[in-house]
Parts: sequence; structure tokens; C-alpha cells
Amino acid sequence: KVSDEEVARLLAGGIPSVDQIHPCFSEITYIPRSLTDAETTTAVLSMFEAMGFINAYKINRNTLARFCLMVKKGYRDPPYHNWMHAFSVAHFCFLLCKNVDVANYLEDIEMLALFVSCLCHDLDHRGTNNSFQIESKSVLAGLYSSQGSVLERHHFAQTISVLNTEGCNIFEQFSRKDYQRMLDLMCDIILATDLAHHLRILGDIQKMVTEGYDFKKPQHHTLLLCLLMSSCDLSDQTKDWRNTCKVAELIYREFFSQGDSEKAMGNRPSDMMDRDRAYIPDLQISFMEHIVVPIFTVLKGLFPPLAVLHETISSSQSRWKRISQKYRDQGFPGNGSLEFLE
Ligand SMILES: Cc1nc2ccc(C(=O)NCC(C)C)cc2n2c(-c3cc(OC(C)(C)C)ccc3Cl)nnc12
Ligand SMILES: [Mg+2]
Ligand SMILES: [Zn+2]
Repeated sequence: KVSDEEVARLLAGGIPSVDQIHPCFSEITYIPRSLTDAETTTAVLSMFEAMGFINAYKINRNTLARFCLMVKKGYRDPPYHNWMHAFSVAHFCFLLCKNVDVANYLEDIEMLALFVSCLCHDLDHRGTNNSFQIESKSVLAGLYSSQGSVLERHHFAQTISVLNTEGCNIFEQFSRKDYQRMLDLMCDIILATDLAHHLRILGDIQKMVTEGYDFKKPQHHTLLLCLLMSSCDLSDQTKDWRNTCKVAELIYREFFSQGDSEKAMGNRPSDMMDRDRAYIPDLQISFMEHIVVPIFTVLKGLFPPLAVLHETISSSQSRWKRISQKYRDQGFPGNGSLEFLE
């Protein structure tokens, strides 16, 4: 799947510093989606280098290049859950590593596990959600529905199969103990991207922050990794309004296509998946209120420097409210482009 030529080409220019990718690459406001698809693979190598992982874990550069190309090829091309989503999620993990003192909260190996999990967390996503797997009796549902988190178990399985591919195992030099630890961490982190799992543990995360984080408690490390993974998965909401609009357009294009499939199967889709019933501004207001704001509120509690992200999210929330009011009066156009939103 990945040729030696591709690997050689990727490594030809050496690994550039992140500032050579873009002077603002390490800033919290930088939008990773502004890179072209071709630039993203090099940027991933630059982030590995910038976080010190290549030296600290003696990662072979050829293996790393092949691994990155393999992961990128492991994504399909639905409107939202594609490689560019994974790349932007991993970039936010890089921003956390560079802008927040995570080293006082997590071990190095946990930070590496988080970054690699960000890259792999939606591998082979089909652009449909867990309930669609069940209702369509998909192969994945057959494999995993008894355990729940159907898609997330598949994303983890795909991660393992990339590592087991010839020349792609970036952890091959690890001791048996560290290798097992890495796999356990990635499993926990990728399973945490199931919204249902997140909603189950949100109370524990909030309790941990009120009590005060205790580096000596392994449970606190696990809860923090889940929180950071969720915030990375939602990092599009921390950028400018243009990006928020662009991402909403991608998400609903994907959701409505699932709704169309459900209708074709004779099932009634949920409102948010039904292009004839969805009212996007209100759906986004509720998504931000119930999912995004709680995550970034608790994140701000742990890391005060991230308060700026909470402000961005609050301003997006009020913008959706203004839009909801305005278009309710004037009638919201169909599911066309949201670019017109001021
Ligand atoms: C812009 C944007 N709108 C969304 C609107 C609705 C929903 C949704 O699933 N609602 C279901 C009801 C039951 C609450 C998700 C949305 N969403 C996500 C997202 C987040 C996820 O979960 C974590 C990361 C753990 C929070 C998992 C999957 C996805 Cl697609 N990413 N961006 C978006
Ligand atoms: Mg996912
Ligand atoms: Zn994701």
C-alpha cells in the first residue's frame, strides 16, 4: 500500500521545523485545515520531531514515514470524517503539548499515545455513526455491537493492523512492557471518542477537576487523556467563525447523507440527520451547549491558559443564537452552503 518511492519522496527534503511548515503553526489560533492535503504528511513528521518523540523513543524515520502514509491511506473520503479531520485533531494535540504544561500532568509515553491516537482515532470511518451500524446490520456491528462503541473498536483494530504492517511499526523498538502499555493507552483513548463513553465519564472528569488533579492517581491520568482526546476531536470549534461554518457544512453533508440512506432503508432518521427536518442553527446551539462548552469549561479549569478557547466557543454559540433568530424570521434556506452566514 505504501511504496518505497513514496517514503523516499516524503523524507527527501528531510523533516522541516514546524515554523517552516508555517510561521504560526504552533499558535493556538492556527487553522490546520489551511494546509493542502500534500503538506499534511510532512507536517505530521515535523510535529513528531518538534515534540521530541523521534529522539526520545528512537523512532526509525523510514518506519515513521511509512506509518504516517499508511495511516493517511487508511482514511476514506466522507465529507467530515476523513484524513484532514484526523490531521487537524492531531494538530490540536500538538498545540496542547506546546502551549500547556501537560508534562506536569502526563507521562511522556501517555503524550505519545495521545498524539498517535489522534492520528488514528477515526481510521476507516464510513461517514455514518454507531446507530447506523446497528440498524444497517453492518459487518462492524456484527463484530462489535455486543461490546458497544462499534466504530471506535474498528478504528482501534485498524490502528493495530497498521502497526502490524511490514515496516510501519513505530513502536517495534519498545520493550514488551512499554509496547503493551502503548497499546492499552491507545485503546482507552480511541474508545473514549465514542460520544456515549464521553457522556458517561464527564461527571468523573468534572469531579477530578474540582478535587484537584493528582499526578499520583492513574485514574486521573486516564480521565485526563479522555478529556484531552475529546477536546482535540472538537478542536474545530476553537477556531474562527469561518472554520466553524465550514465544519458545520461538512458535518451536516455527512449527517444528511446518512439520513438519506436511512430513509432508503425505510427507517426514519433522527432530526439532525434529516435534511427535511434539521434546523442547523438550533442543532449547533444544542451541540455546543451540551457537548462542547462542558468540555472546554472543565479544560479551562485545569489549564487556565486555555480560557481563550472557551471565549471563542462562547462567541460562536451566541453567533448561532443570533443566526437562529434571524433565519427563523426569514426562513432558513435548505441544506445549501452555509458560507452565506455572516
Ligand atoms: C460540529 C459538530 N456538530 C455535531 C452535532 C451533533 C453531534 C452528535 O453526534 N450528536 C449526537 C447527540 C446524541 C448528542 C456531533 C457533532 N460533532 C462532532 C462529534 C463529536 C463526537 O464526540 C466527542 C468528540 C466525544 C464529543 C463524536 C462524533 C462527532 Cl460527529 N464533532 N463536530 C461536531
Ligand atoms: Mg470518531
Ligand atoms: Zn473524530
